[in-house]
Formats: sequence, C-alpha cells, structure tokens
Amino acid sequence: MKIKNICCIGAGYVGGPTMAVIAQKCPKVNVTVVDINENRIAQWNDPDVEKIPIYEPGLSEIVKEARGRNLFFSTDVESAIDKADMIFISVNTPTKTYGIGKGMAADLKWIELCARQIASVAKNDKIVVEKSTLPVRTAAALKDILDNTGNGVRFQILSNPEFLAEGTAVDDLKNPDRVLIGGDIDTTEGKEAMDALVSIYASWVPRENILTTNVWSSELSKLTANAFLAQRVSSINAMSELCEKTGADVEEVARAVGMDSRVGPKFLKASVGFGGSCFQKDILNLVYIAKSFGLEEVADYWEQVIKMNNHQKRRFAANMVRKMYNTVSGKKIAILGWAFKKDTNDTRESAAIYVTDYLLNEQAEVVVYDPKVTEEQIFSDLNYLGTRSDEENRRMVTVVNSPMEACQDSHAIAVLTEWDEFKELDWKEIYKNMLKPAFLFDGRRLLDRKTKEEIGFEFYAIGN
Ligand SMILES: NC(=O)c1ccc[n+]([C@@H]2O[C@H](COP(=O)([O-])OP(=O)(O)OC[C@H]3O[C@@H](n4cnc5c(N)ncnc54)[C@H](O)[C@@H]3O)[C@@H](O)[C@H]2O)c1
Ligand SMILES: O=c1ccn([C@@H]2O[C@H](COP(=O)(O)OP(=O)(O)O[C@H]3O[C@H](CO)[C@@H](O)[C@H](O)[C@H]3O)[C@@H](O)[C@H]2O)c(=O)[nH]1
Repeated sequence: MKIKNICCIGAGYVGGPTMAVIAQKCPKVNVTVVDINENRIAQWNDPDVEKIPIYEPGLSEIVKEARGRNLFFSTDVESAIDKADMIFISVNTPTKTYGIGKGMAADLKWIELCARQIASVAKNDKIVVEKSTLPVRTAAALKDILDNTGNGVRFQILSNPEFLAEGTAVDDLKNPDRVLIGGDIDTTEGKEAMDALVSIYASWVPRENILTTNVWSSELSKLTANAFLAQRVSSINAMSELCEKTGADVEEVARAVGMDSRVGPKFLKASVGFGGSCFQKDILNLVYIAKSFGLEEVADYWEQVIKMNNHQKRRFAANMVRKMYNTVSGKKIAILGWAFKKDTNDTRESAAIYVTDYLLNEQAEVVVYDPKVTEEQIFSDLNYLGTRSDEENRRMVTVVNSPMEACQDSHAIAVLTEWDEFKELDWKEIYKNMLKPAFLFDGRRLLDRKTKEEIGFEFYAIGN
C-alpha cells in the first residue's frame, strides 16, 4: 500500500516538526497538518517563516522548503481527514486536572474527540497512527470508538511514539536512534499498515533502525523510555545534594560513573530539576497505570523520580534565600532563562516557574530575561500556578529584553536555562552594576566557578 496523503491532527511541538520532516523527506507525499487552534495555524502559515509558532534550530528552513509544495497547515480538519490514507494523531495528552485520576492519569479527551471525528468523516479505509504519548492499551479504546461509530470502513491502528527532544527536534527526526512502530502483527491488514508506515520512514531512516513490535509494547516503550531518562536526571540530582555536603563535585562524579560503558555518559547533567511537557506527565501516567493494576511497589519506585525532582527545584530556591541571609524580601533577583532547556521557546513545567514562585512567596522582586520566551508566556505560566493574582504577579515580576538590564542593580542572579549566550556575557560589567555582595546561583552548571569568583561573585552551583 502506497501512502499518498497524510493528515496530522495537532500542529504542536510534535505534529509541526515531525510532519515538516516527513514532507521534506517524502516530496511525493502530501502532508496536511490540522489544528483547531486558528491562531497556531495562522502562525504556521505566516509568510515570514521566522514567525512559525515553534522555535527549533533548523525548522524554519524545512518549512520554507516544503510549505505550499507538499506541506500544508489548515484548520479544515474534516477535509484533511477525508483525503488522507494515513492519519497521525498528535494532540496533547496532559495530566488530568479533574475527576478520577486527577493529577496523575493522562487526559485522553482530545484523543477521543479525534477518534470520533475520524470515524464520522471517513468514507474509505484508513490507517490511524498514535503519535501522541498514550497509556498502554489506548489503541484498544481507539479501535472501539472507530469501529462502533464509523461508517463501516476499516481502520488499522498503529502506535508510533515520538522520541524527539525539544531544542534538537530536527536533528532527532532526521537521525533518530530508532523509529518504533507497533501494530497488529497477527493479521495481514495489520502487517500491511505497518509496512506502509515503515516505507515512509525508510525514505531516510536505515531499515535496521526501524523497530516493529506489537502495539502494547510500543505504547509502553514510550512511557518506559521517558521514565528511564528522567530517572537518570533525578539520580544525578540526588547525588548533587550529597556532593554539596561532602566536597565531591557532581560533574567529576558523573564523568567517572558515565565512563563505565554500561552506564554511558549522556543525560547525567545535574540541574535545577528537569522540566518540559513530557517527563513529569508521562511518569505520573506510568505511576497511575501501575496503581490501577495494584502494583504499589512499581508505582512507588517511579514516583520517587518526581519527588526527587520537586525536591531539587525547591532546595535550589531555598538555598538562594538561605545564602542571602535568610531573606530576599524586597531584593531584586535576576532570572536568566525561562525555557525548560536551551534552544526552545517551550516553558511547560520549566524549573524557572517554580523557583520564581518560591522567591515571590519570599517577597523578592524578580526580573526575567529569556531570549526566546515572550512576556505574555511568562505571566501565563505564573498565573497558571494560581499562587497569586495576575495583577500581583505583574507588580512583582518584570520581563526585560536584555540580560544586562535584568542584572542591573540586582542582589542576585539565578541561571535557570543553559542558553549558550549566558556563557559569553560580560560578567565583569554585570558584577560592577550589581549590589554587593553579588550572588550568582548557577542552576545549570553552565558557568566557570574560578573566573566568576575572581571577578568577586559569591558563586553557588548545583552539586559543587
Ligand atoms: N513536546 C515534545 O517534545 C513531545 C515529544 C514526544 C511526544 N510528545 C507527545 O506528543 C503529544 C503532543 O505534544 P505537543 O507537545 O506537540 O502538544 P501541543 O500542545 O504543542 O500540540 C497539540 C496540538 O493539538 C491541538 N489539538 C487538540 N485537540 C485537537 C483536535 N481535536 N483537533 C485538532 N487539533 C487538536 C491543540 O490545539 C495543539 O495545538 C503529547 O501526547 C506529548 O506527550 C511530545
Ligand atoms: O542530563 C540532563 C538532561 C536533561 N535535563 C533536563 O531534563 C529536561 C528534559 O530534557 P530533554 O529530555 O532533553 O527534552 P524533552 O524535549 O523534554 O525530551 C524528552 O521528552 C520527550 C517527550 O516525550 C521525548 O520524546 C524525548 O525523548 C525526551 O528526551 C530538561 O529540563 C533538561 O534541562 C537535565 O537536567 N539533565
């Protein structure tokens, strides 16, 4: 079966970049990305490609090349579903904020809406691909809805979780460690659907890097991968606290441990805590699934990864207050970096939000600078916590367009995102313009201690 038309529902951080790369690599396949968010689609269609809604290195160039040729962005969901042979569902699956499973389970309401819409529109057989991260066995629910509410056409459901990391999405999509495709391996139709998706990826991914499994293994592998990755960060962050008490340096420890080929060197960077839209949500989902099967020990084991992460964010902020003579009330504190990691404008679950909230509770005056995050986003993140009103947040927090301005007349600086540009700042000039003693808290192990101390900073870094 040859795929000619692809539709992707959800033009977000996954749908947008993933489909842009498929369109670039498969110029003969028409790819239409649809979303109910009109503003987002308008941004994807902005004649100035630098204004697309997602910042990812290399993405605007691909959109420029493929948009209008075989890559389209639209709000006409039904027409795109109707035309497509293959439909990717790439909508958000956040943690539930209500009802059963509140604060833990994934909210699948947008997934279900997609399934019902596909079923009502489809007039010929279609392959439906789960691209969103979903609880294991969601494919069964999807199949139920599609088969029971459709027009008698046949659907094949595949699981094809996405492993891209933000900030390196384009590179991850072009050179993935693996592509995972789960499907109904016991039927001819199931195998044909899997082959059709394999042939899309095989346009640029070596065949041996495309794994095919049963659908449940594929769904569960995605949650497992994120749990393992987040666990590494929490593990090294746990050691960072012990390093601070003992005189060991967490970077030296990570290097020594990571050189064991069984452990490996990647993802062992101690930090102020992991953020992003996935790790916390997916682990909570895993914990919920384990609990729902009565696997209390399994649930407790993974929940600890989240507990450690919350502790790391809190202890970083608490340490700032403690070092500044136990009060930051009325003190100006510059926050450098708001995104959850460098090279993205995404702020979901960013540690900066929680550290700032803590400092605001201590009555600090906070000034924020981030090269890619808008002022509106920063206030929206703070308001979402519900700790104080929008008016209060706007009174206590200022967002500025330059790091020098953020640091001017401040008592302290906290580096919370590892943007490369922070390494190159004129730190002598910054020091000169600060109140003394000038405190510098490095939540990313980005800056060199020796040179900063020579300038005169009171310097504190995670894990050393
Ligand atoms: N962000 C990542 O790096 C990443 C990586 C791998 C997997 N994932 C998973 O991919 C999924 C999507 O994540 P994201 O970060 O792209 O989310 P996102 O919020 O950026 O984008 C989702 C989009 O889906 C749209 N949408 C929701 N319901 C819709 C409907 N019924 N019809 C049309 N559009 C609809 C929303 O308007 C939104 O624009 C999640 O399950 C996530 O866990 C995310
Ligand atoms: O050694 C490390 C590595 C990461 N982080 C932090 O961990 C968070 C997540 O980083 P990263 O995993 O690089 O970015 P994400 O975009 O969240 O990607 C993760 O989540 C995606 C969504 O499911 C998956 O597709 C990716 O494979 C998985 O890496 C960020 O706050 C990082 O700063 C650290 O503190 N130390």
